[in-house]
Amino acid sequence: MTGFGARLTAAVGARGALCVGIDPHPGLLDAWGLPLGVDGLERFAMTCVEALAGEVAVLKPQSAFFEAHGSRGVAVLERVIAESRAAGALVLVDAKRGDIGSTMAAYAQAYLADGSPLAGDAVTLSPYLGFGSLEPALVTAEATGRGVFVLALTSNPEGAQVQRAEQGGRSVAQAVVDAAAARNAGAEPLGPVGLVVGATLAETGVDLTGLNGAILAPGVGAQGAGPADLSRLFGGAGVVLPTSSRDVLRHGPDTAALREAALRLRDELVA
Ligand SMILES: O=C(O)c1cc(=O)[nH]c(=O)n1[C@@H]1O[C@H](COP(=O)(O)O)[C@@H](O)[C@H]1O
Repeated sequence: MTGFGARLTAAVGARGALCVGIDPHPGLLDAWGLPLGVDGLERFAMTCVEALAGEVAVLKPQSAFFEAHGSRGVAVLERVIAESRAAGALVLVDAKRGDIGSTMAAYAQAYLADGSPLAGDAVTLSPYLGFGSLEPALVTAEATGRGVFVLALTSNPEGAQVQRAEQGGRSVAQAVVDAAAARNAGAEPLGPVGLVVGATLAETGVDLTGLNGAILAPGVGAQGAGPADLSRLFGGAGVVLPTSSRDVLRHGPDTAALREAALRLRDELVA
């Protein structure tokens, strides 16, 4: 079985370092001329899959926008996961789960176990019930060749209140980085535990050099971050995966325009 670190490295090598978020905001459905119900959601999401899944390394459906439509919305998310993977993209399900260990085992089953319809290639996790509470997800990811992206420093300004707090001279974010690094130690070419570090930050204030895992960098485009921020924050760091949602999605519903917007962004970021 090929681990997530190797699969992500291969995907980025073949398709370039870009993740596009599938965030079906009601405002975007409206701008695309779609009805605001589950039919509009499905047409929006499947247009994204058709335009992007054959081209970009990683697609990141934002679970909240699917859950907002109840079980029929979740069924659309399942279809997005299956069809994106079939077209060759890795799927990072953005669900930001985190709970006590015994409940975390059920989330691990949902998002990381073979055969689950909600399992893509990776899932976003919140470590704020303690990094150790994520253990069932880490074990399942390792066993199934999947990955996790753990929130370290989020792109929103409110995150600093918790993430920059210090404990024994070390920030909470640095403790998350260190726990992820310990988990990834020795893995080749990269371990399965990635981190989320916002591209919008003035500075990271953490040492990422020993991570040996991927960094997902949200905030590109709609939240104001651009290529210069990525090199400023992460220059020299290993595999950095910038992610953008609204700034790409606003180019739909035309599939060619949507695809071109994603590829243009990818090329700008590489340059
Ligand atoms: O985990 C994430 O993807 C994430 C972490 C973070 O710190 N900030 C952040 O914006 N995100 C997600 O990334 C997407 C950003 O969307 P845009 O601002 O439209 O590019 C949303 O789905 C957010 O939930």
